[in-house]
Amino acid sequence: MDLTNRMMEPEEFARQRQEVLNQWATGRDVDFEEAVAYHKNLPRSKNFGYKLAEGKAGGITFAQPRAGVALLNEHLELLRFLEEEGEADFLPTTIDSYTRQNRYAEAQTGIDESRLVGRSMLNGFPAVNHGVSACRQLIEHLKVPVQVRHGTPDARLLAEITLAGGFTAYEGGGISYNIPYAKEVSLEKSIKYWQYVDRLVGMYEEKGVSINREPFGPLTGTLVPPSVSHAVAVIEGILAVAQGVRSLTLGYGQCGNLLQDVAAIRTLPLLAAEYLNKLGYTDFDITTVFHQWMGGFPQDEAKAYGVISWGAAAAALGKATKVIVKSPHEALGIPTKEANAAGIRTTKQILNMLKDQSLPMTEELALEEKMIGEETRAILDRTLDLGEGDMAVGAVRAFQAGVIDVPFAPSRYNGGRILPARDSQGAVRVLDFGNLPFSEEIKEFHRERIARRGRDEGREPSFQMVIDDIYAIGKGMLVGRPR
Ligand SMILES: CC[C@H]1O[C@@H](n2cnc3c(N)ncnc32)[C@H](O)[C@@H]1O
Repeated sequence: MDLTNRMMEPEEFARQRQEVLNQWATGRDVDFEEAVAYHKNLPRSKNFGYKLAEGKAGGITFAQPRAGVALLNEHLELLRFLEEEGEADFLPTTIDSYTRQNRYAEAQTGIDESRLVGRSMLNGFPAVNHGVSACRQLIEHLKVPVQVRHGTPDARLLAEITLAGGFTAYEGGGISYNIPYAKEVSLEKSIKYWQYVDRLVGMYEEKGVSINREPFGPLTGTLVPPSVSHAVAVIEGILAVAQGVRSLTLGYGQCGNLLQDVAAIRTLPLLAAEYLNKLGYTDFDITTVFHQWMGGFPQDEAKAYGVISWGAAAAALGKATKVIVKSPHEALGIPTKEANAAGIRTTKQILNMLKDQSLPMTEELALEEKMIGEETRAILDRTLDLGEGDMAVGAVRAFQAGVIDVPFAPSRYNGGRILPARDSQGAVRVLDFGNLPFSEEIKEFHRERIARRGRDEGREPSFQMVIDDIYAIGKGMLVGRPR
């Protein structure tokens, strides 16, 4: 494996860049020096990382939706609506599925069809096909900072074009945009692709242009134990900083039990700083992002607003820097701009009402923080051992060994041996540990709480509990109680 966590050599970057910019015609519009100059002319108010840092300093939790449609004018109209009517603090540009798989010819077909039928025939904005100047039109007509959100294992060309196009934030990572999003892409490959992306961001940073990087925290978004998603988030943060990334937003997907979720969002930046410092990195600024429930939603819009509000409340009480907002159309598909805007306003109402409140430290909250810390350190330490000190090599070997294992992930590079289930308070615990490197004491903590639920429900802990939990929120519950 010729993978290493060392900073990519300029020659290697230049060699890849030649190939990357030729993957689609619009790649030829990218001129790094010109792009740096363009960024330097953007107002500070449009820089994602600066606004995040101000929010962190002020103890503010910002709200950001997801959104993306096929054509430039419609996409701009959508984003302006979310900025004005939705009161969004940050804007996205969600990229379509063809572009995420580097299938630009099919993205072009989607653009042509959308023009023909007068509505979006893609589930996001095909930024590669639209190109640098189209991206710049978006940035110039919007007030708040804009981030590229997608799910792309090979996101190199998309990064080149959108960053040259004035975007100042880029989501994803070599693990978090592979394991939950692809089946056949090797982890070694996707980590290398993302080292290119992070090196490009590092090059912008070296020129004085701040570009924020946000690993995708929720992973499969289905009952992922906090320590598993934290381990991936910290590893991707390390891989990014190793390439020169400075502005880092680490994420976590809501599980639904308040104390567990608050403990998770509070421990994440501390664990990241601990391991970054341990590996000798000091030049970074960490903020956090909390994703409102990423699993199945209720069809009923009023109940969906309840789930959205609960996510907003957990984000506010956890003092996350940013919360990613869902819409009342989540169970149906791509939301209308009105529904999307309503989800943001619901969220901001909760954020505003809770911004002067905080959760007292209780024994239970302290225990949740302690367990997440111990479990995450157990995974990260074993990963570093496997990598003989190299976190990139360690990550690949940790997945091969099942030391990192993401429940319900499609990738064949993920072991898929672990099974999560909620305890009686709805906290996500581990029913089957697979090869997670947990001590007997940690395992007993999980077993005891799941056994207690079994007693409460008069049934043996089993896979049926997991199935019941997966459907529970969509059915208006949290814990999947037997009928
Ligand atoms: C990570 C998956 C999430 O992204 C959301 N999503 C994906 N594409 C779009 C889109 N084009 N507009 C709004 N939301 C979207 C989807 O609803 C789901 O909640």
